[in-house]
Amino acid sequence: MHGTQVHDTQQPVISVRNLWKVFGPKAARVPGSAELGALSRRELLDRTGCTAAVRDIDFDVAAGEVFVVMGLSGSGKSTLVRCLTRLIEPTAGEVVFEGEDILTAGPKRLRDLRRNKFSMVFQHFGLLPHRTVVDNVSYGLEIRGVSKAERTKRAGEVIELVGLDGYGGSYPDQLSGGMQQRVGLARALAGDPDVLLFDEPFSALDPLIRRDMQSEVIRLHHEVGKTMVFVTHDLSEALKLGDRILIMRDGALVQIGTGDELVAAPADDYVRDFVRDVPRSHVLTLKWIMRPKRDDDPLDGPELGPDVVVREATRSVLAAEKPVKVVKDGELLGIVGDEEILSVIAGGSDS
Ligand SMILES: Nc1ncnc2c1ncn2[C@@H]1O[C@H](COP(=O)(O)OP(=O)(O)OP(=O)(O)O)[C@@H](O)[C@H]1O
Repeated sequence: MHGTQVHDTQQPVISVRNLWKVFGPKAARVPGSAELGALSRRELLDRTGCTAAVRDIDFDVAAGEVFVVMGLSGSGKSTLVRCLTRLIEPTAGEVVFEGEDILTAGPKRLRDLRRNKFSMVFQHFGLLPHRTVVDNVSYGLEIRGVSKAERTKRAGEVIELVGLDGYGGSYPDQLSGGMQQRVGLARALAGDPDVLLFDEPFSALDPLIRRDMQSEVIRLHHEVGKTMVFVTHDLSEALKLGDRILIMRDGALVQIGTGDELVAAPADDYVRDFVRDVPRSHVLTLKWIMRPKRDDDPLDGPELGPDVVVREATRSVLAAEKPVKVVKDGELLGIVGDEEILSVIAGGSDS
């Protein structure tokens, strides 16, 4: 596992420990049993009639982080994010949100948390067809008892934020799919939640619109800085959006890491398969390709940081007459010359 905390001095916003969700008869016996817990998905189903959709998962999400959950269809991604707010009731484990154990929250507290702290954006936008954009966006505020004047003002702000200025009076069926999902985003932002949860929000959109919406999420993240948990089965989406990516297979966690960690050091063949077609020079950073300094290296070449992406360093490394020094806080970490760069670009550096 290659976890990196983004803001490791702060308490995580969400902390998940030993989380299980088992569907089926007498599900609760599975997490406690070393024997049942060790069975494959198929064996467990045959023996007990149960499916372990989430198996003993641990992770932390840091404040302001975009945390992506990725895996093939059926790997347990949706179940995992739904367990975070108990839209699906976990079978065992711990979910701590801002220091509070969610699994012991009573119904009223849970309702408060869902209304005020979390917002979810789904693949199917779930807009109310007979309500205008403004009324869809402000619906959650209405339920909270916010006055009409105040919620209309807030709706106007978030509608502008997602780029739908001028469409407040439209009805959902007058908007394209991409615009409807913008309404979904605005609705999620309206209540100013601490965490936005996205479950494959753009899967139903065509590729160009999808790309726009990904950029939109990145822009919104810069503007509002919210913590985000984002489910996708699409690696390029995961790499584009995620500060860190959790990869699931058959309910279990396979690897957590930054995009460059997954590409440079996949934990197993499942992850290796996922990242196989990623252009390595777009994702790897110099720290993954540098070599140790040799005695005959001239040390008066240019300097670059270890986190510079190879693609961005290529031109300066190839143009320099001396090898490039990879330096952080004044310390020489390694050397990158033409050879190291070219082996990545040629796709040969499968280290
Ligand atoms: N209510 C349920 N009852 C029984 N099994 C379920 C239930 N919900 C999900 N599962 C099973 O749990 C496993 C994980 O499902 P989940 O929907 O979380 O996966 P996913 O990775 O989100 O897949 P997809 O990308 O297709 O939505 C699957 O095997 C699924 O069949």
